[in-house]
Amino acid sequence: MKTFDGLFEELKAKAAAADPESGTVRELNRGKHFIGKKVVEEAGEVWMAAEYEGREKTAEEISQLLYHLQVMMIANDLELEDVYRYL
Ligand SMILES: N=c1c2ncn([C@@H]3O[C@H](COP(=O)(O)OP(=O)(O)OP(=O)(O)O)[C@@H](O)[C@H]3O)c2ncn1[C@@H]1O[C@H](COP(=O)(O)O)[C@@H](O)[C@H]1O
Repeated sequence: MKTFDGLFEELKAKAAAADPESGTVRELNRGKHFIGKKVVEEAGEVWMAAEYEGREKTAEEISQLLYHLQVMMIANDLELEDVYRYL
Protein backbone atom coordinates (compact mmCIF):
# COMPACT_ATOMS: atom_id res chain seq x y z
CA MET A 1 0.00 0.00 0.00
CA LYS A 2 1.29 3.48 -0.85
CA THR A 3 2.08 5.98 1.84
CA PHE A 4 2.08 9.77 1.69
CA ASP A 5 5.90 9.88 1.74
CA GLY A 6 6.22 7.07 -0.81
CA LEU A 7 3.81 8.76 -3.22
CA PHE A 8 5.75 12.01 -2.91
CA GLU A 9 9.01 10.28 -3.88
CA GLU A 10 7.24 8.64 -6.84
CA LEU A 11 5.82 11.95 -8.06
CA LYS A 12 9.16 13.76 -7.71
CA ALA A 13 10.83 11.04 -9.80
CA LYS A 14 8.14 11.35 -12.50
CA ALA A 15 8.60 15.12 -12.55
CA ALA A 16 12.39 14.82 -12.76
CA ALA A 17 12.11 12.34 -15.63
CA ALA A 18 9.49 14.51 -17.40
CA ASP A 19 7.73 11.26 -18.31
CA PRO A 20 5.21 12.22 -21.03
CA GLU A 21 2.91 9.34 -20.00
CA SER A 22 2.59 10.78 -16.51
CA GLY A 23 -0.54 12.68 -15.54
CA THR A 24 1.54 14.36 -12.85
CA VAL A 25 3.94 15.76 -15.45
CA ARG A 26 1.01 16.96 -17.55
CA GLU A 27 -0.53 18.64 -14.50
CA LEU A 28 2.78 20.30 -13.56
CA ASN A 29 3.12 21.59 -17.12
CA ARG A 30 -0.28 23.26 -16.83
CA GLY A 31 0.98 25.32 -13.92
CA LYS A 32 0.01 26.50 -10.45
CA HIS A 33 -3.28 28.09 -11.51
CA PHE A 34 -4.53 24.77 -12.90
CA ILE A 35 -3.19 22.78 -9.94
CA GLY A 36 -4.78 25.25 -7.54
CA LYS A 37 -8.16 24.71 -9.17
CA LYS A 38 -7.74 20.92 -8.78
CA VAL A 39 -6.91 21.38 -5.08
CA VAL A 40 -10.03 23.49 -4.53
CA GLU A 41 -12.21 21.11 -6.58
CA GLU A 42 -11.01 18.05 -4.67
CA ALA A 43 -11.41 19.83 -1.33
CA GLY A 44 -15.04 20.51 -2.22
CA GLU A 45 -15.51 16.86 -3.19
CA VAL A 46 -14.07 15.78 0.16
CA TRP A 47 -16.58 18.02 1.93
CA MET A 48 -19.56 16.71 -0.08
CA ALA A 49 -18.47 13.08 0.29
CA ALA A 50 -18.04 13.49 4.04
CA GLU A 51 -21.51 14.95 4.43
CA TYR A 52 -23.45 12.79 2.00
CA GLU A 53 -21.51 9.90 0.46
CA GLY A 54 -20.08 7.79 3.27
CA ARG A 55 -16.70 6.62 4.51
CA GLU A 56 -15.40 4.87 1.40
CA LYS A 57 -16.08 7.73 -1.01
CA THR A 58 -14.70 10.18 1.55
CA ALA A 59 -11.47 8.19 1.79
CA GLU A 60 -11.18 8.14 -2.02
CA GLU A 61 -11.73 11.88 -2.32
CA ILE A 62 -9.21 12.56 0.46
CA SER A 63 -6.63 10.49 -1.43
CA GLN A 64 -7.20 12.65 -4.51
CA LEU A 65 -6.87 15.84 -2.48
CA LEU A 66 -3.60 14.61 -0.98
CA TYR A 67 -2.34 13.78 -4.47
CA HIS A 68 -3.09 17.25 -5.83
CA LEU A 69 -1.54 18.86 -2.75
CA GLN A 70 1.64 16.91 -3.44
CA VAL A 71 1.64 18.08 -7.05
CA MET A 72 1.29 21.64 -5.76
CA MET A 73 4.23 21.07 -3.41
CA ILE A 74 6.38 19.91 -6.32
CA ALA A 75 5.27 22.90 -8.42
CA ASN A 76 6.54 25.11 -5.59
CA ASP A 77 9.81 23.23 -5.03
CA LEU A 78 8.69 22.22 -1.56
CA GLU A 79 9.98 19.14 0.24
CA LEU A 80 7.98 17.18 2.82
CA GLU A 81 10.15 18.66 5.59
CA ASP A 82 9.17 22.18 4.54
CA VAL A 83 5.57 21.30 5.35
CA TYR A 84 6.13 18.92 8.26
CA ARG A 85 7.93 21.57 10.28
CA TYR A 86 4.61 23.40 10.62
CA LEU A 87 2.70 20.34 11.84
N1 LIG B 1 -3.03 9.21 -6.49
C1 LIG B 1 -3.09 9.64 -7.66
C2 LIG B 1 -4.18 10.47 -8.10
N2 LIG B 1 -5.30 10.92 -7.47
C3 LIG B 1 -5.94 11.63 -8.40
N3 LIG B 1 -5.29 11.62 -9.58
C4 LIG B 1 -5.64 12.28 -10.83
O1 LIG B 1 -6.38 13.41 -10.54
C5 LIG B 1 -7.51 13.46 -11.37
C6 LIG B 1 -8.73 13.38 -10.49
O2 LIG B 1 -9.35 14.49 -10.72
P1 LIG B 1 -10.65 14.48 -11.62
O3 LIG B 1 -11.28 15.79 -11.34
O4 LIG B 1 -10.35 14.13 -13.02
O5 LIG B 1 -11.44 13.29 -10.98
P2 LIG B 1 -12.95 13.20 -11.01
O6 LIG B 1 -13.39 12.87 -12.41
O7 LIG B 1 -13.47 14.43 -10.36
O8 LIG B 1 -13.15 11.94 -10.10
P3 LIG B 1 -14.00 11.94 -8.79
O9 LIG B 1 -13.34 12.94 -7.88
O10 LIG B 1 -15.38 12.34 -9.21
O11 LIG B 1 -13.88 10.54 -8.28
C7 LIG B 1 -7.47 12.30 -12.32
O12 LIG B 1 -6.97 12.75 -13.56
C8 LIG B 1 -6.49 11.35 -11.70
O13 LIG B 1 -5.70 10.75 -12.67
C9 LIG B 1 -4.19 10.91 -9.43
N4 LIG B 1 -3.19 10.63 -10.31
C10 LIG B 1 -2.17 9.87 -9.88
N5 LIG B 1 -2.10 9.38 -8.59
C11 LIG B 1 -0.93 8.59 -8.16
O14 LIG B 1 0.22 9.16 -8.74
C12 LIG B 1 1.02 8.16 -9.32
C13 LIG B 1 1.70 8.74 -10.55
O15 LIG B 1 0.74 9.01 -11.54
P4 LIG B 1 1.22 9.44 -13.00
O16 LIG B 1 1.97 10.70 -12.84
O17 LIG B 1 -0.06 9.64 -13.78
O18 LIG B 1 2.04 8.33 -13.54
C14 LIG B 1 0.07 7.00 -9.64
O19 LIG B 1 0.75 5.79 -9.50
C15 LIG B 1 -1.02 7.15 -8.60
O20 LIG B 1 -0.66 6.36 -7.50
